[in-house]
Formats: sequence, structure tokens, C-alpha cells
Amino acid sequence: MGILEKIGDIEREIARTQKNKATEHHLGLLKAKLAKFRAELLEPKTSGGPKGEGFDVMKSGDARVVMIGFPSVGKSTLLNAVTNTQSEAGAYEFTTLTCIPGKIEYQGAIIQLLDLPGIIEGASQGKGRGRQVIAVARTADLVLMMLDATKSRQQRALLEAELEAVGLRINCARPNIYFKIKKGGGISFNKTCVLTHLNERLVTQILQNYRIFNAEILIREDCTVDQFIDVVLGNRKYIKCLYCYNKIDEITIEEVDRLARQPHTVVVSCESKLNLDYLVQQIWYHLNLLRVYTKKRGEFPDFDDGLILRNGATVEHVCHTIHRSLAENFKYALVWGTSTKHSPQRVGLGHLVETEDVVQIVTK
Ligand SMILES: Nc1nc2c(ncn2[C@@H]2O[C@H](COP(=O)(O)OP(=O)(O)OP(=O)(O)O)[C@@H](O)[C@H]2O)c(=O)[nH]1
Ligand SMILES: [K+]
Ligand SMILES: [Mg+2]
Repeated sequence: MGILEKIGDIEREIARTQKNKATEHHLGLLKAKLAKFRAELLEPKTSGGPKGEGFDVMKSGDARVVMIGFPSVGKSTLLNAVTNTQSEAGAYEFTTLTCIPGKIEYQGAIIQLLDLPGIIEGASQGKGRGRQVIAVARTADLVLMMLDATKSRQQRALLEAELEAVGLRINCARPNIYFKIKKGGGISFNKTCVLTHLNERLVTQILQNYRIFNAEILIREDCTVDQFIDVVLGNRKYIKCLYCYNKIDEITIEEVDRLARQPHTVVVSCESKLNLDYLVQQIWYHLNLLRVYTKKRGEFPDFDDGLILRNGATVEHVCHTIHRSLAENFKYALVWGTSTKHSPQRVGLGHLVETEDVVQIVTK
């Protein structure tokens, strides 16, 4: 039996099993099996098969945004509208066949925007060029899910399911579970809160499924079976997603209003160039980038040339961005801005910077 059939079998069994307390355990084990087969499906083929030509585009700029969507939702039209790259757009499906990079410059940051072929249902199982497309999505700092506002609401759930199936977890945090495989000692199970989905027996059996007999587990939040499996498999990618409904020129104002009120959602018309500025602003906002300025002793800060950093960046990151060896010769830094109690404040390498901070590095 092929792996896809095995997956199908388990999915059918899960579907026909009633969800209640009595079957919870059985369902948990089925889910563990399912996740294992899905993981096998994702394993890269060992023989170096032909690479998707045009799909492995170099990362460039400060962040990467990847457009994912069904065919003809207007991905290429968007690329053409907000970057200076031209990607062919057309009224027929699968106009775009490769990965086409564009560049957005905003707030001093350079954001790489990737246009990709449309994906279809079943993409995660290898239909169309889905696997390749989704592999690119894994490299993104932000997924821009392109949706057609004139089409059924179901498209969003379908796309989400495709991304889920390849281990992408969108707009959620990594489960708060400590998990470490050990050489011996059996399963050590601990929790810091009440668990309503998991217990020691179920956890042990799920781990047996993966042939893990020695491990340390500390569960710090009320996780589901799926969340626990995610942590065991370990190859999950937790990624932000911004939903973009295109073609609002074709729907009623009431519909537009309804769509726009959903979380992490922007409504646009790429063809009529409606709301595109707001979209770029929201892309920037969702990327969580921050900009700091540097200053030399006795000089004014250079406000024309900020450094773009990721959220959570420290003074050490600032050093690395300026020069590779700067952190080694670091003595202290002076920081002006919202990250400090008073300005300037003398701080160490571990100090978290905030956007619009001014940083002066003092070396030994
Ligand atoms: N009414 C309307 N049509 C649009 C809008 N944006 C794009 N289109 C049309 O939608 C069709 C598909 O646009 P594309 O940009 O090729 O879509 P795509 O998602 O890149 O499609 P594939 O590359 O085939 O997956 C074209 O006929 C566009 O003219 C819009 O805002 N409003
Ligand atoms: K198209
Ligand atoms: Mg296209």
C-alpha cells in the first residue's frame, strides 16, 4: 500500500470515529500515525531529482514575503503594482510557472516579495507544483495569502489546510512544551498546569509510535494532541500570515466591510490600485521589523541611513549588522530611545533595542 493510501485510510478512520471521551485516546494515536506518514511524505527525495527550475531564488533584502494562492487570484498583478518587477498576468490559470522576485522599499527596509504559481487543492500531496511552491513558503518571514474576494469563503480554509499539511503553522506560537530525547531513563513526564487533552499514558504511547522510549517532557500549557505531535516531530515552522482579499472592485461595499474586519486581513484591488499603500504598511507591520539609527561619538545620528533589524534584536545584533568584529571589541553602548529608562542609557550587548532607538557603540 502506498503512503498516500495509508494516509487516506487513517483520515477516513478519523472522520468516521465519533469524538468523545471514550475515543479520545484512540483518536490521539491515529493522529500520531497520520503525522508520521505525512512527515515521510515531506522527506526530501534522496536521489537528487530535478530541481524546480526558477524556484530557488536567492534571499535578498531585509525580509521575505511569499505570495500563496489559488490560480488567477491576482498574485502577479499585485507584484506588478507594488514592485518594479513585471510578472506576466493573464485571465487564464497557471499564467505564472516559476518563482519571480520583486522588491518593495518601505521605511528604509527592502522587502523581497515572491510571486509563485497558483496552487491547487492537494498541493501538499504533490499535485501540480504544489510541493515546490509550499517549500518556498517555508522560507518566508511572512506568508501573504492571496484570496479572490469574489470566490467562496472556503478557499481560505482549503489553503490553510494545505499549509498545515506540510508543517506550516500560521499565526500561532510554538506550543510551550519542553521536549528532549534522552539516551536512557525512560519517559519522564511533568506538567505545570491542568491538561484536558493529554495525559502521561497517551504521551507515552504517542512517543512509542515514533520509537521514542527515553525522553524528558515538561508541558507548560494545556496543549492538544496535535500541538504535542508538532513538538515531537520538531520540523514545524511557525510563521505569520497576512490575508489579502483581492478584486474588491467586483463585490458590494457591505461584503468589503465584512472581509476587512477579519483579523490579519487587508482588502485590495490590484487592478484598480485600491488600498495598496495600506497593504504595504500592513506587510511591514506584520514583519515586525524595527529600525535603529547609529551615531558616532560627538556627531549627530545618521537619520538617513537606519539599520533594519528583526523584532527581538539586541545591541549585539546591531553590532553584527554594522561590522562582523564589532561585538568582540565591544565595551558598552549608549542608547537613546524608548527601550531605555533614561537617555542615554549605558547598556550591554544583551539590551533589547526598540524601533527608532539611537545607538552609539563604544569599543575597547
Ligand atoms: N476585477 C479584478 N480583476 C483582477 C484584479 N487583479 C487581477 N485581476 C485579474 O485576474 C486575472 C488573474 O490575474 P493574475 O495576476 O494573472 O493572477 P495570478 O494569481 O498571478 O494567476 P496565476 O499566475 O495563473 O496563478 C487577470 O485577468 C487580472 O486582470 C482586481 O483587482 N480586480
Ligand atoms: K492568471
Ligand atoms: Mg501569476
